[in-house]
Amino acid sequence: MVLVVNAGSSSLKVAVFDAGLREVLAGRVTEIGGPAARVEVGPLVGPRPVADHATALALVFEGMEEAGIPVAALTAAAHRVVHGGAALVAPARVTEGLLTQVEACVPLAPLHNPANLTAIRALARLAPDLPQYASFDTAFHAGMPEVAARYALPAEAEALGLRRYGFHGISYASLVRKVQEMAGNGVPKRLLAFHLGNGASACAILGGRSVASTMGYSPLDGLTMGTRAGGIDGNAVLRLAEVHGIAGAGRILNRESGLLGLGGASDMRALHRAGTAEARFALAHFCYWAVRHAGSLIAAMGGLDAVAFTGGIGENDAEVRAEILRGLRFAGVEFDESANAQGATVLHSEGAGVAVWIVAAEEERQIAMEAMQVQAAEQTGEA
Ligand SMILES: Nc1ncnc2c1ncn2[C@@H]1O[C@H](COP(=O)(O)OP(=O)(O)O)[C@@H](O)[C@H]1O
Ligand SMILES: CC(=O)OP(=O)(O)O
Ligand SMILES: [Mg+2]
Repeated sequence: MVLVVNAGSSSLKVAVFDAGLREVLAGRVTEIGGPAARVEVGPLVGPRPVADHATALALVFEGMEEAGIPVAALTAAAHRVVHGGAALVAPARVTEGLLTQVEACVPLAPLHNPANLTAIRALARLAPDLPQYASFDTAFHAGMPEVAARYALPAEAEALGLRRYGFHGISYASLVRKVQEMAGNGVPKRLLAFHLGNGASACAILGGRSVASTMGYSPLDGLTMGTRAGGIDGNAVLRLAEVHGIAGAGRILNRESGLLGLGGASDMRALHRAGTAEARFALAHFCYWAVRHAGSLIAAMGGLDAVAFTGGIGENDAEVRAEILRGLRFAGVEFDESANAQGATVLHSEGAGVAVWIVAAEEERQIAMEAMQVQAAEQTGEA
């Protein structure tokens, strides 16, 4: 059995898959480090003091044990690592060398990579003999054309690793696999995918491969997000740094902006509930920029054959989907309002030229699959 760990800055999502890739347990620890910390792992459910990710993992193990899945039953642990930089472009076994490379990418993904590293190290302490694997959110985009990946910066800047990497790649890889099943006749040639969660991005997927992402050097660029600003002029960033210092500017851009900065809440459901003018503006901003960026991605693919939505907002928020789909009519999108309101899988109108789907995000399953593939290759290599 494989334990999958998806560590966010303040949450830990886990899942256990058996050898046949059946999910035998799913759980989460939320609001780590906060007063409302909460555990939901097997029968272990309720508020708990959870100071850090190591404590969260210990609770995960406790919940697994109570659910009849002792650590001894695990054959591997597999992690989502958000930033793999230029070097880590395929799932791999966790080694000290790999951890050093992930560490080097911390400045590129300040909200994510530290949490990923903490989880890997804490697990190594709790279960030292368990082989660990990592899947990278950047990997799916590693084949983007150079013209899409490069910033128009001089060579010294490029040498610092300042280029567009793209993120949410584990989710997009899983989405491509599921769309292939849904479409019946292979992946649509020009697929526009939206991963709309706390972090939000869109990706141009041409012939099953990423050719452009709205996210860049870090998961800050592109769409308006829960707490991240999305696209912003570099000179505006410099001005923020001048006034607030570099750390202050980083905090504002990554943690205090986006829906939270505009509308007073980072959570989409909370914005709908609030219904204030600010909240409505934040929602409108989110949808407007999703459409603006989509236009650029459609251009990068030379047109549009299909659209897919995934992530907490993409899968559940009919109002946001409708607003974005209305904005994509110029590209041939025609959708069924009632199918959308019901959250059906197929949203396009009958006879429409562009397919529209909702696809459940299955990052954990994708990570488990990738780890099993690496492990199988290791075993064949050893044989
Ligand atoms: N039923 C729903 N309607 C609208 N938004 C939702 C719904 N369920 C979840 N969301 C939103 O999804 C976002 C979280 O997405 P998720 O993919 O779970 O995030 P994460 O990036 O943390 O994995 C939040 O903004 C949340 O409000
Ligand atoms: C890469 C990224 O933005 O991840 P998340 O959506 O989990 O914050
Ligand atoms: Mg997510």
